Amino acid sequence: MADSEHPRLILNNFLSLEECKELELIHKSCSTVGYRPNVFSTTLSHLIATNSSHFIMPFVPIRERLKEKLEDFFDCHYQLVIEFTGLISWTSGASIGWHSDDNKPYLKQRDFTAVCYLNSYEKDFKGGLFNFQDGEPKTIAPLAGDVVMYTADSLNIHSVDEVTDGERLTLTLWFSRDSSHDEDAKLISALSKNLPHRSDNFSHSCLPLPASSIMYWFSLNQASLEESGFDICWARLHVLGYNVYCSQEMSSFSDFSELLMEPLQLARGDELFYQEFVNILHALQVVQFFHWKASEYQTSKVDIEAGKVMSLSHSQREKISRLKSFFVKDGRLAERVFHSVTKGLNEHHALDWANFSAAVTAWGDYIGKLHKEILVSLPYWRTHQSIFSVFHLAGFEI
Ligand SMILES: O=C(O)CCC(=O)C(=O)O
Ligand SMILES: [Fe+2]
Repeated sequence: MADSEHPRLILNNFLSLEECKELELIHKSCSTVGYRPNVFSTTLSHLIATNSSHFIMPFVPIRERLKEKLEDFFDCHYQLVIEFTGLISWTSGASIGWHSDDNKPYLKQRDFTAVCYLNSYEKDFKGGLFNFQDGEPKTIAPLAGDVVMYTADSLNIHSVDEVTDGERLTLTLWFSRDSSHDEDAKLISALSKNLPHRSDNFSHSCLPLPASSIMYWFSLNQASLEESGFDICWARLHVLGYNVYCSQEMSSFSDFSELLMEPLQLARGDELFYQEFVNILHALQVVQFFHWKASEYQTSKVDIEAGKVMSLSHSQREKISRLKSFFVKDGRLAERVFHSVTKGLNEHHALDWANFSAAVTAWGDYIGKLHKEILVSLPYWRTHQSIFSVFHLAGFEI
């Protein structure tokens, strides 16, 4: 592996499965359509822009560990900055041919790449093998927790086979020797402008704020909102068996796409859950959290309190299907893009709303903890102009 003609390092189980799952939660609740067809991405600056800065916290120790490992292996201590950190998922049809990662004039600052696989070949997706053009290893089958590190230049020309099923998810970082491309400085500046104060109430400080609806619109040929395709947030709820109900009058919206930025409720089958979410991203986040932690919420034998789950009326059902036909114009396409390879499509377990309700509370605690952590960290980050984990410093308790 320490081949000087092809400087690269492959590490198994560098991330724990728990870390992989947490980053998957973030991606599946925050991503937008990506830079190329069938690709979705979540950048750290996007998290800040959508009032979800607290989700930067799980990245912090991972970025640190990756940088340390990379500097060790390539013998360049104190020489590198992180240029970019992002979650990137590829769905059916996505691929990339032979290239090096610095192969455009505006990418010349990239010196090293680290790709962390957050889910697994054959289990979560099909296709999507990684190949190096020369040297060993030749082909890498992504497995959750594994990392590939390599120089971003022409010594490591690589490609990724087309993904043919499922969603292939990675955490990808680029590193640069040029400190003017330090991602931390940009993030700290954005955080300083956007981070609310401790005194703000929870809903203002921690609830997500969607970006422009066009950033969540998927279509096969980058068609506009009017044409076939789907809203990726609704589609992710759809593949997990949920629907969205909005009590507002549809006629009062000249632009329908704004509806998902308004308070709404979740439905499943012919049941409507009482809780109102501030917008679709909020609902999606809670659902993804529930599914991430599902095994911890399987034990409740408590019945949901009376009145918290209602039967949908005929008119409510009609409204849901009208909304759905607008936001998920092509349901089959949504299922093809987002379904999980091993779980299959129709395996929606009957939902225990009491468990779901417990997960809503646990989600609030989880988000509240991340929020506190970033509030404590930011002054240190500003002082040092660097994003690092302050919690292993002596005397820290959150
Ligand atoms: O996801 C991978 O395995 C590599 C992706 C890649 O080559 C790139 O984004 O430049
Ligand atoms: Fe690449």
